[in-house]
Amino acid sequence: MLDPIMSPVVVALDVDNERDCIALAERLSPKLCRVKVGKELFTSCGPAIVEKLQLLGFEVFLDLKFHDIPVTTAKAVKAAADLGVWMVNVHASGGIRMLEAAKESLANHQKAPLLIGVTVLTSSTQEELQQLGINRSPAEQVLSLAGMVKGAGLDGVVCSAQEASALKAQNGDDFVLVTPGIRPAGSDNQDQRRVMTPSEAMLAGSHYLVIGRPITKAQDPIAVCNNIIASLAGEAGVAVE
Ligand SMILES: O=c1ccn([C@@H]2O[C@H](COP(=O)(O)O)[C@@H](O)[C@H]2O)c(=O)[nH]1
Repeated sequence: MLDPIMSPVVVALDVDNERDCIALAERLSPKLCRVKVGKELFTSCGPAIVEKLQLLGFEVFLDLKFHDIPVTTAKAVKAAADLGVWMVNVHASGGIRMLEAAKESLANHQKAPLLIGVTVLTSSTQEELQQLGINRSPAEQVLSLAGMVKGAGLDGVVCSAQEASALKAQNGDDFVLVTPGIRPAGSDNQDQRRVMTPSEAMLAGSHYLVIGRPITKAQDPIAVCNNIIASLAGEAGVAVE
């Protein structure tokens, strides 16, 4: 119901130049995954990279995590929508007025992207939240921010898959859960802290799995991507295509 293509995989194209980005994208298939353009790629290549990926047939998640005063955030979200992206996000901690302004900016858009609120970064730990003056567990903070995101009318949240089942219980099946911090069994967590395997994440209720380095830094990125998708069919009952 959420998906014109069945695959939940969104590959994070975290590279710093068009050549590497397109070389990677040309080896992936828009039938098997979507792609994510984040701060590194967008800052290096600009909005043109979004169009180039769309011309290859990919739906694009523009992961710029807007966080600013309401009017600036709203205008940035509208500019992202005008690029024709499939999904765009803002930081939930920008507050309710910022979230409502972002939502309102898409009100008259013909084909509005999914608008998603970033809760607590998947690299963050309880200790780091405490250092920011937040005396809650990551899960408690995620649930609290998600309630605000839903109240402002956004489509869902970025969270860790570790919070997915609680979020699903809190917000229902249609509230979109986008989960980075995905690590196939045995792979390095790198700077991620709240992680799950692809199958665990799907079983916990994730809708979309954002996966970067385990695919993009692999010797054979396409084989890893295909193996992840095959593992979802085998272990989590998610059939792609
Ligand atoms: O909480 C968040 C929000 C966004 N990200 C982004 O997802 C990818 C993850 O890449 P990996 O290489 O698989 O770690 C990356 O682009 C982040 O900017 C996130 O990780 N956590």
